[in-house]
This record gives sequence, structure tokens and C-alpha cells, in this order.
Amino acid sequence: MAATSRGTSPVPPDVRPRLTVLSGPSGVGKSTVVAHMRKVHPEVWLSVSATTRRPRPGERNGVHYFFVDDEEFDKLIANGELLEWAEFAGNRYGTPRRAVLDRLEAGEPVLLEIDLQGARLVRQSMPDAQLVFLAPPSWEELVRRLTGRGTEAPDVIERRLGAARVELAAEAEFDTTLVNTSVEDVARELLALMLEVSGQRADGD
Ligand SMILES: Nc1nc2c(ncn2[C@@H]2O[C@H](COP(=O)(O)OP(=O)(O)O)[C@@H](O)[C@H]2O)c(=O)[nH]1
Ligand SMILES: Nc1ncnc2c1ncn2[C@@H]1O[C@H](COP(=O)(O)OP(=O)(O)O)[C@@H](O)[C@H]1O
Repeated sequence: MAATSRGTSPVPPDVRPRLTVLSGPSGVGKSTVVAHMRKVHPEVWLSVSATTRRPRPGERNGVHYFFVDDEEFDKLIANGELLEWAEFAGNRYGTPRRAVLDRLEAGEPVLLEIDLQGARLVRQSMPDAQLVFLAPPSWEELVRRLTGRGTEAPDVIERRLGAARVELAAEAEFDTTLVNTSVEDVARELLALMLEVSGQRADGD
């Protein structure tokens, strides 16, 4: 008998969707790819991290990050509310656990955009997770992007470039590498990877 679907998940019940983690050096274009994904595929659920970093112009609380102070971040850790967290360039960042698990349990693909330390922690706690490394076309282009963004002071850029060198060396730990030459291409490939591990199929853009 043909089944009529009414509010049922598009994922077959025997396929548990896997979490996808996008990581890569600062300035490679992770936020840009995620922003593009948000615009072109608003149906894709993106985890919103908590951070102690100050908002940049245009960043909205609850959309790009949950901006919290040190005390609030301490509480999130103490209450076990973070799936993982890490300190990056002098600020703390963490993934709210409940929202991610709820989405996965509901059968939806989930994307985390987090740093290398966070990606390693997710791999430990959720070995099923798919780790995607976003690589720059070249080191020179990475320096250009990080400097050109104009959101950080020179000493912060130096710190981030130092971290980027270490992060680039970790590419082999990831399941897949996407080279960020074109934001549109990366977003499309990323979505296809996400749907693949969720038992869904990408039907083009
Ligand atoms: N471990 C971890 N890293 C995060 C989280 N949210 C963001 N990050 C990472 O923190 C780093 C700094 O992020 P941000 O200050 O927004 O700068 P940008 O990504 O370089 O523009 C990036 O590598 C992000 O991927 C999180 O919840 N956990
Ligand atoms: N494919 C691309 N080609 C050219 N510039 C890019 C590309 N992707 C991102 N950028 C630029 O590089 C800079 C850093 O990107 P951003 O998304 O902030 O990086 P990240 O989140 O990885 O630190 C931004 O100025 C952004 O506009």
C-alpha cells in the first residue's frame, strides 16, 4: 500500500542522521560558507554556539552566536550544557548540547562550524560524526582573507595566523577536505555530504 506522508521525517526510520562538523583555519571562509548556506538553504539547521567573544558589527545574539560573559559560560560548562567547548584566540566557544541532540533525534542533518579542538572532541564523543576540513586555496590567500576582513587588530591577526598554521597541519585527521575557492561550490558540496550521511539525497540547488 502506498504510504501517504503527513508530517513524517524524510529520513527512513532505520537511518540515524550523522552530525557534520565543518572546521578549518581562521579566515578560510567558514562563516562565509555558513552564511551562504543559511541564505540558500534556510531549511538546514545550524547549531548556534555560545561564546565569550564580543559581537562584531552585524552579528546578532541567538543567530550567529549566543554572546555570554565568562560567568555564564562557566555555568554552561558546570551544568553539562555543552557538547564540547574550546578556548580559541583568547575567547571561549561551545556547542549547546540539547539542541544538537534534539535535531539528530528528530532525524534532521546537523552542521557544526567549530575549531579544530572542538572537532577532535566531537570525534571522541560522537565517533559517527563526519568531519569536513575547509582548506584555503593557498597560504597567501589565507593571509589575505584574514587581513582583508578588517575585523581584528594586528596582534589578534598574528595570534589567529599562528593557530591557522597548526590547524592546517591537522587536515589528515578529517574525513573530507573542501577547498574554498568558490563559496557557492563549497556550500553545495557540503550540503551533499550532509545529506549523504543522513540517508537523504541532494537534488541539486
Ligand atoms: N570548539 C568550538 N569552536 C567554535 C565554536 N563556535 C565557533 N568556533 C570556532 O571558533 C573560532 C573563532 O570563531 P570566530 O571568533 O567567530 O572567528 P572566525 O570564525 O574566524 O570568523 C572558529 O574557528 C570557529 O569555528 C564552538 O561552539 N566550539
Ligand atoms: N571563496 C572565497 N573567495 C574569496 N574570499 C572569501 C571566500 N570565502 C571567504 N572569503 C573572505 O575571506 C574572509 C574570511 O572569511 P570568514 O568567513 O570570516 O572566515 P572564517 O569564518 O573561516 O574565519 C572574509 O573577508 C570573506 O569575505
